Amino acid sequence: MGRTLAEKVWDDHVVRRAEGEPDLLFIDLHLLHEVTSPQAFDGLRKSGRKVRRLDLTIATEDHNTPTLDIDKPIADPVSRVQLETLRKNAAEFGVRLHPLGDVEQGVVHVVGPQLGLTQPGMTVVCGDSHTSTHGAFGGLAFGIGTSQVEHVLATQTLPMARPKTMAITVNGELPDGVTAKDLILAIIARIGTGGGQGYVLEYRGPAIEKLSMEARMTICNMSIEAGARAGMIAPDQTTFDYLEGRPHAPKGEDWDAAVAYWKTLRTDDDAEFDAEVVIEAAELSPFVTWGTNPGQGAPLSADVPDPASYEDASERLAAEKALEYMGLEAGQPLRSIKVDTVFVGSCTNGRIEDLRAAADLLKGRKVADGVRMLVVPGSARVGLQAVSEGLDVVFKEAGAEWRHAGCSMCLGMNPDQLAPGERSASTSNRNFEGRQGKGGRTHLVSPQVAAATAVLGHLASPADLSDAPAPAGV
Ligand SMILES: CC(C)[C@H](C(=O)O)[C@@H](O)C(=O)O
Ligand code: SF4
Repeated sequence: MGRTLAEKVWDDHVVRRAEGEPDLLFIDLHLLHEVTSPQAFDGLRKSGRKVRRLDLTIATEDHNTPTLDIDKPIADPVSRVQLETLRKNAAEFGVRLHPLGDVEQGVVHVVGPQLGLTQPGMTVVCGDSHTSTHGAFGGLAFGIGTSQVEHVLATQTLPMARPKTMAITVNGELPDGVTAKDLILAIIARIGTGGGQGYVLEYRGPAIEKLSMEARMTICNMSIEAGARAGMIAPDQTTFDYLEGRPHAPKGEDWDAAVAYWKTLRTDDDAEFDAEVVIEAAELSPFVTWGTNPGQGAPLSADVPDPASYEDASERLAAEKALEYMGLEAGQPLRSIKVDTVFVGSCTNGRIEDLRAAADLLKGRKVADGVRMLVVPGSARVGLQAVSEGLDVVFKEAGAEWRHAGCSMCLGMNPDQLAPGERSASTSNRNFEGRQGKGGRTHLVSPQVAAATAVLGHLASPADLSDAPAPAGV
């Protein structure tokens, strides 16, 4: 019987297999950041070990980094300690680190792909749940805990139980104005935040094949929000074109050999998945969340759901609680929800294509009075690219704040936070209670919806902008 893409990559990395035990996998790339690495390095230090494969290990600073005044000492004491600890550990163990201010600094899941470190067929791990992002290149990418980080640092291997496989087949083509973010939010709403539990998801089908690498990363990034172990997409010409010429991509003959291998990384026609979900792309429209988990979402054209409409008692209770926290009424049109803040950024939607999409809509328009908009590139490189295209000027002229790279307002580990009761439209991936600051209320949206929302002051799609008052100064 044929094998799925996940099974092929898995089998190529098993260094030890024994009955009744998890497989021991070789790890091709280990990414580190300041939040989940300190105890792992402490563990190494205590046991007198070294980092086994420095050539496969790379660190960057992202969660605790400020996005303003980055040349000044870090004001927040917790963040300062966190970053200084990573710097000390990297220096002591000889790990390559891209710190704040470095041109390759940025959110770890933006940095790996852009350097060409993330490649098809690889096993990639990081002490971070959104490591699933890297599966967009056709590898197995897992978020791991701090004790596993220590294990990988010490041995470059990881014991893992073989996951089940689920195909998410997306037929047709995404309609105009419908993005990868809308698609993944719709998938999570459909299968639920636990729907992917125990599975590696393989996104496939015509609608997926047409997507850019940035869009594929957005989708794989949020696999974890469906509870999945990982998400992946078979590599194809789009993948190879993205990788070719990047600093760590193979060169010359090695490139040709790599591409020949990568082309074998497709699910065989006679392979069987443990589960399959089929989505018709043509039925999708811009999608937003109304609740406090990424599965509590609906088309923007819908109303806030009535908790009473849920048959399942726990879903009903979750919806009731969510509406209370979010300060929303059942039946209220989603488009009527006013926001205070708009955040464009994160490892979900902080890539150049996302910034271009938001800038396209903001050009010649203004952010609504009373709305604060933050645009935060996913990495310093994305920031430079955006500046070279003049996007920063577009954002600033529209009244948005243009910041330095980092996780920023995706989560409240740095100064970019919502105040209690404040409401955001955010291109990030989690809308949990307090995620963007204590008492903050988050609606997950695409960059396009974020930009339209910033202009109109309420949740809106680009199509709504044609009804907007004439842009000032145009
Ligand atoms: C801080 C880190 C461990 C965490 C994660 O694992 O994902 C963060 O990146 C997040 O997005 O919540
Ligand atoms: S941008 Fe957000 S989701 Fe991504 S790693 Fe940072 S905190 Fe986690």
